[in-house]
Amino acid sequence: MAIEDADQLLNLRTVSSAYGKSQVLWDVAFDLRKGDCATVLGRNGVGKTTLLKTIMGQIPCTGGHIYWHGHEVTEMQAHQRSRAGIGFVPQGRHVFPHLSVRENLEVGLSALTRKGFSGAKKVPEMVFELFPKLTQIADRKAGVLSGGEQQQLAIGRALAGQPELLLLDEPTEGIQPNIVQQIEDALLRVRKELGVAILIVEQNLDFAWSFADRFFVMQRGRIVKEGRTETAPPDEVAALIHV
Ligand SMILES: Nc1ncnc2c1ncn2[C@@H]1O[C@H](COP(=O)(O)OP(=O)(O)OP(=O)(O)O)[C@@H](O)[C@H]1O
Repeated sequence: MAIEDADQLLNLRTVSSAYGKSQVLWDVAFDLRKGDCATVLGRNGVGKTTLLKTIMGQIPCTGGHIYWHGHEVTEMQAHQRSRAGIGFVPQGRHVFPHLSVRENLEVGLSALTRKGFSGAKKVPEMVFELFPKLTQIADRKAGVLSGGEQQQLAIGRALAGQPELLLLDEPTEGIQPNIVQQIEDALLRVRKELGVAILIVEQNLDFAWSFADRFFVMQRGRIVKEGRTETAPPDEVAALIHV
């Protein structure tokens, strides 16, 4: 079955996933339309990272269905989802320490083999415009960069693949405030100027509220509450997370 609505981007229908016999996600369902921006909230261990990895195809679904542009991708492998236009910035960044900044960004180009993009060999200039620091440190090895620089690199690498949806797992974790502000500014531009949809796991609610329209609160592998950020102040939602 396909979903016939040209504005739909990602749809989860009663999605479950597990590590071996240990089920972590239970019946997760939501829709993201093109250009939507939502944040996933919840205490440590409720399954936020597992949700992103399941969407990315790094962990298989044990139940339910995932649709991308209306077509079922539940069985599709991670590299195919990346090529289909889903970019992932994992928790802890996972840059390649022995490669230079430029080489790390070029790794992101491997997602660009989808229709209309084949043959792109150059990191889009937009990545350097969003994160000017990356130009200055382009020849430096990623392993010697600060946490904030690595985070900008990890986001830049995902954007080099020109995704339609960017999944971000706690991008402000352990990052100093001035870099958090730069990342916030960059993500706002990614949304507004590039029209990229964003699904972000974030503990810093003020940061998430600055660009997300919707929120999902998870408890024990389920979405227990969702709403619009404009009508729910972050401190009220924080109380839901810590029950
Ligand atoms: N590789 C794994 N193998 C087995 N269990 C795992 C694995 N990764 C995570 N888990 C378990 O799955 C559950 C959900 O973990 P997950 O990392 O998705 O939570 P989270 O909400 O992202 O937490 P955090 O905020 O700490 O990153 C936890 O109970 C965790 O111990």
